[in-house]
Amino acid sequence: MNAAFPTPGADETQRLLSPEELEAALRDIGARRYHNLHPFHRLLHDGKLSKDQVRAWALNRYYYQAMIPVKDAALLARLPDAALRRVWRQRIVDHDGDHEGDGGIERWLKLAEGVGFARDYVLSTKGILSATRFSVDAYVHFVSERSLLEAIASSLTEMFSPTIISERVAGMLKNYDFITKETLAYFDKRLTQAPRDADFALDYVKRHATTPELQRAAMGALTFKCNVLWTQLDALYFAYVAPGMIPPDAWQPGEGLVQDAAPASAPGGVKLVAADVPRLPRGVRMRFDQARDKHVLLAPERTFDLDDNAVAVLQLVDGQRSVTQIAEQLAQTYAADARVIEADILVMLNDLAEKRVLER
Ligand SMILES: O=C(O)c1cc(C(=O)O)c2c(n1)C(=O)C(=O)c1cc(C(=O)O)[nH]c1-2
Repeated sequence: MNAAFPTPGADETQRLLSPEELEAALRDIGARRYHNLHPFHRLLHDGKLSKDQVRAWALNRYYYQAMIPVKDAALLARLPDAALRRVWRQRIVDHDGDHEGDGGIERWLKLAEGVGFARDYVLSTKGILSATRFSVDAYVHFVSERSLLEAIASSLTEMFSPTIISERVAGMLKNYDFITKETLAYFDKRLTQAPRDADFALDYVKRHATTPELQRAAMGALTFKCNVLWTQLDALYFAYVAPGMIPPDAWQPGEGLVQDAAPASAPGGVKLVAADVPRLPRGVRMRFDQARDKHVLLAPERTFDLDDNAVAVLQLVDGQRSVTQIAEQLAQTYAADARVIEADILVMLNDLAEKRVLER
């Protein structure tokens, strides 16, 4: 933990920045590295994830929420004066609550229960990805071991969270029928707590980062923290979107849910991952409907209209190509990023699989 963390945008001349310049440099780090830019969050907000993928996000993020007060207690223990401790301890109260059933952790549990999880399963943290645990634990260690200035500066990602929270809540409510306002109640309080906390931390950093070295250390700490958040989404994307490689012991769709939670895929339906070779089941075929001037998918007693994207994908579904190979082919045809296409078509193919007009 002693190696200097790379500090981005370090001024060539290494001159002392004014407090306003320092703030601008910190905001610039967020503009380039905050997790609102991660493809997983874009898919989450745009309604492009399956219910199981949203579940994976809620489950893993619980560990972050649960460890935040542990991190803040570590920081609190290092604060030398009562006035600072009085302010910082509010963060612990916000997350732990004042009594049983109160506080942010409890509200996150409600969110996880809202998407179908059994409370005890979430509390056990059994199914979370190792990478989630590693990055969250790295944050706690960082705050315990680095200078107080770096510890406080690492919380400055909260300067950027109100924007992403508004975007997330609006997007999820609009795009997922299984998400309600009550499920997302966690975020209501964050909209006032985060700016209050960030204002205090920013003021502290601007007043205490009084040399070029200290200013670079503060920027390095914020960069580190952006990476803590980014890495968690990388791990979710890799395990549950593409290539869909869920590590041993991590949560598998279907596990840890309350008994009566509807399975995300139709009973007997498949969950396709990138390596799977999709095909149309017997009796299902794509046809061009002359009368309606569009392609449709014909299944026994059902017909599905297809948009141009679905047609382009289904033309390549031949029982030979894997999802990855289909994405690569489309990426060549449309000169686009194969990984982005792969994530998009996995969502689409799983939707068809849930309707039982696609199998692997
Ligand atoms: O929803 C989000 O995107 C988001 C981001 C962050 C953040 O930027 O660190 C926090 C939170 N939420 C949050 O809910 C929270 O309690 C929190 C505490 C902290 C921190 O570093 O002390 N960050 C965040």
